[in-house]
Amino acid sequence: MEPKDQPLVVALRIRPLSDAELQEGATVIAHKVGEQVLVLTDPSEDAEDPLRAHRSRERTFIFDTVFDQHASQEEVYCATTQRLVEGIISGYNATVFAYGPSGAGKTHTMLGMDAEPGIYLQTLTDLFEAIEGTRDVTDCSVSMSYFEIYNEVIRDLLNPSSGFLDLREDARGSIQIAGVTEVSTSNAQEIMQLLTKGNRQRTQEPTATNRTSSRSHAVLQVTVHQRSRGADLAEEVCVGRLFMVDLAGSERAAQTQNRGKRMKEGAHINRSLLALGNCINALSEKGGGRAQYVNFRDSKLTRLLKDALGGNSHTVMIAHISPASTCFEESRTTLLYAYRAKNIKTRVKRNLLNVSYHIAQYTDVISQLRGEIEQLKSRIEKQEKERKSEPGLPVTLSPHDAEEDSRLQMNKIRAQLVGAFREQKEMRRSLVELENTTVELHMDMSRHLLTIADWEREKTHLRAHSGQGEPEKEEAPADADGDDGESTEPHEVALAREEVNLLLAEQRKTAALKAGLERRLAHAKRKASQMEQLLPRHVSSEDQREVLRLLCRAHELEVENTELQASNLCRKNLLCQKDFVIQRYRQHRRLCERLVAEQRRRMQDRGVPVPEPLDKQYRLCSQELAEGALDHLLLLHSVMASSLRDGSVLSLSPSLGESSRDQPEDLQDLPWGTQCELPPTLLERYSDSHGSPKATPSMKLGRQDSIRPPPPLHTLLVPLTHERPGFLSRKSLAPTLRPAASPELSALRPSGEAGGSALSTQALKEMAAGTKSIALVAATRRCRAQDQEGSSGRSSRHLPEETAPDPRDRKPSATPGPSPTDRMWPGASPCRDRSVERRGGRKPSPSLTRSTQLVAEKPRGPAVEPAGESQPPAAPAKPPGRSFLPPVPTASRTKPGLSFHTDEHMLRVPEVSFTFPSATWRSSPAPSRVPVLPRDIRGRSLTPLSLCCPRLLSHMLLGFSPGPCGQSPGSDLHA
Ligand SMILES: Nc1ncnc2c1ncn2[C@@H]1O[C@H](COP(=O)(O)OP(=O)(O)OP(=O)(O)O)[C@@H](O)[C@H]1O
Repeated sequence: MEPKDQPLVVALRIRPLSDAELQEGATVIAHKVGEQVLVLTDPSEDAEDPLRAHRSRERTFIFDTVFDQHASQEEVYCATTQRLVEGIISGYNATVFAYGPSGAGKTHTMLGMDAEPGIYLQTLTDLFEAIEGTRDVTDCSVSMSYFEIYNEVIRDLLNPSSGFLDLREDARGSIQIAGVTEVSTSNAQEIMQLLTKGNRQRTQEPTATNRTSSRSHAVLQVTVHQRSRGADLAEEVCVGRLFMVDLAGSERAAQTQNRGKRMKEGAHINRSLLALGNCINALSEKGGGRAQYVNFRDSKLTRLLKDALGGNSHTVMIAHISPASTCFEESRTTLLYAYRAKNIKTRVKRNLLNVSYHIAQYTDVISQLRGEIEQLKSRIEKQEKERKSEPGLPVTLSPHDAEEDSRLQMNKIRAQLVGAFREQKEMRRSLVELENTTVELHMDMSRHLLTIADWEREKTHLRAHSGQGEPEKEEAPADADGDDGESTEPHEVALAREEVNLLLAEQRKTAALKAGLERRLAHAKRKASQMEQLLPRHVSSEDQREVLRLLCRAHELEVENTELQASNLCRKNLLCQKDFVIQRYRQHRRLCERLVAEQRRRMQDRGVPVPEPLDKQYRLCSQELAEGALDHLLLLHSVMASSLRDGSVLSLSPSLGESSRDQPEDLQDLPWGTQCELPPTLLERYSDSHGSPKATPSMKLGRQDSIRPPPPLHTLLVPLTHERPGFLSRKSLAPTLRPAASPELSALRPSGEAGGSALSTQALKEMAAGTKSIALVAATRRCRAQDQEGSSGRSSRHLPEETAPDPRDRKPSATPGPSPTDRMWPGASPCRDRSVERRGGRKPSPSLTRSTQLVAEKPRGPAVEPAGESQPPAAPAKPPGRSFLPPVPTASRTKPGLSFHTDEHMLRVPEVSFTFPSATWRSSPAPSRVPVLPRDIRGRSLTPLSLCCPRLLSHMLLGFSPGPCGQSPGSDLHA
């Protein structure tokens, strides 16, 4: 079923003025106008003040519904939550959360009072009624749990003695509270009794603003499992989850006059609410079309509400405010957040278990095998009985006793074997969950390390400038007072360092858990195999042997099933990482566009004549922007990514094994290996410089049973031409991971290649149109590299990045030579070709081989003959098909073997190969290689050429300093 975009429903409730507020002489400043509008008046603004005379004191906010002090509990419920009930019993997730400052009425709305029950009871009553209506066609079970998040720890309110609980993400990506009490219930009253019991355990304390202030976020989770009662063998189970959250109130420390424990609670509450606010901000920007990374990991609350805010859930937010003039600031902040939350969109999808065809098929086979086992068992028993009842047989014979003994013994061992298999299954599941956590931690770690790396680079840049006394010094804030930047480290960097330490600790914890689990699994496997060896001695009949054989087969299938789920998870995680990279790239691209415009403007302002090569680069850049070529690529990625997520393009076919076996050996490999360690990550760089642990266990290779995390972000950019052996069963992962790691490359393969993700000629042409400018830039670069090779004096092993002139200071030169932009970018230099030569002895990359083969098979068509620099630009020969090379003179020097051409049925696009010489760049001292170039705000060097190359940009976004030839991660770029 297609996921649907749903906007968050945001309602606002204004409570009546409290006695305390009346005593303080507070006036009403929040007024409901119509059904959806709220007007808030600023009491502090002085109408007499001439400076403010023309400013409106009134601010208007529009919400889905606004309730004033006269609204009843029922009205609030009907207008906000009632509509969710139907969705929950159809297998959709739903969340209702009450938000607002302390004492604004959240608990009143959610829990209410006996006479006026709140949303909890009303929702549950309707839910049970609806379930009753479906009893004829479905089997339904409802369970609930009730817990609180207090000071960043989770406590079970139904069983407070169980200690602190952990948040986990299960294999399907939904958040679970490990070890929380789940009570099966059959009616709403029962749940209310449990809630009342649980509420007594909830942390409540009197504060200055509320006599019964809830100091924790309370979460009531209700899960509805529905099993269809069809005649079909394949059962359909849908699971709807409802979260009802009563958040703790935000508060201002000064206003609450809290001290000691209360103050610490307040800090935790505010921290988690701040994290929630940040997520709302980021998500609302996303909803408004601006990409933002949303950090749900900042607090337990946001991790828990991840689905509610940005994932699979119908969500209702009920914001609360007091109408009192004394609460203006809190009300204003709450209204702003709630208003922003209106932009958030979630993607709701029905939670159907066993919907995935291949998994359903395995489950079917397992249940069939189980059925056969039962049949065979009953046949054995029947035979035994018949034999006993046969009149001619002696009643008690010692051989029979022995046989009986052996049978009993076998049954015992068989029961043990089944138990051991089940235990293994559980452990494998837990391992998958742990792997998921590891991957999440890994992603967060990468993000924080990027922040730190950015800052380190910026610091180096500032230091370099302060040392040289360049004009930019004035623009660099850290230099203004001669500060080297240490003391002005931004807050987010300090936070990132803190987070890295926390994440390291969590990684160690997860790794320890995983190691323990792996040991237990290995032990369980040894035990099971001993039993398997023992069993044949007790097998006395062919039927028994058959039973055992089927038992083992069922176990094997279960293992494969888990493996499939794990590979699915892995694929999803890879996609998430790619999305992250793309988000960063988009941000950076916008910055680059601004920089290019600014550079041009300055050059024009100062009357600096633009040298021809640079002008050409500018034109290429504008052409690319105008054509939206990069957007095409991004769109292509999104399309591929979403279809991969939905499994519509690359669903794991039942004949997975065969299809992957059919693939060439190199296609079955994964982008990161089994026999060697992962490439060095940012963490290692961080660890090197900070003396922290060298590498986390998650970076090391796991064992066969474990599912490894995806590679660090930068390795995701390595196309699969740089392959190493896989860690999971290649059979199950190869077809899944390859396209996820490089969807655009996979998509660009001619139809029929690489495992059947065939695309129409039209689609391929459209994609090619999207890439043509990039191809052109690549071709131009290649020509320059050739030129540089040709001119002996200019061939450079070490590019003089440090001495590269600032473009603003550059004088136009009469002598044609390599453009400064070429020198700035190692990938565009002749060194690149040398690096290719160096690798000449190795096996050529499959993509390159494939491209070359394709070119060899067909006439070269539009490929243009090489021409010397001194020759006038030759007009490109008219190709038989449509040429993707526009008639730009530089393109005339494109290497013939890597041209772009197409015919009626086939598009050939050379693949871009991008490898990281990991061993070399790890040890290079980054600061010494910071070139003096135009920079972005973070101090990264930018060139107009680099602006045109998305791969290079992504590369830069990931924080690697371009280094000398052969050492930079990007130096092997060849297109
Ligand atoms: N709509 C309402 N009608 C009548 N009384 C209300 C209403 N909303 C809140 N109140 C009263 O206001 C007081 C504070 O409300 P409540 O405890 O629900 O606030 P809260 O937002 O949950 O605060 P905290 O975050 O500190 O727990 C309570 O005495 C409650 O009965």
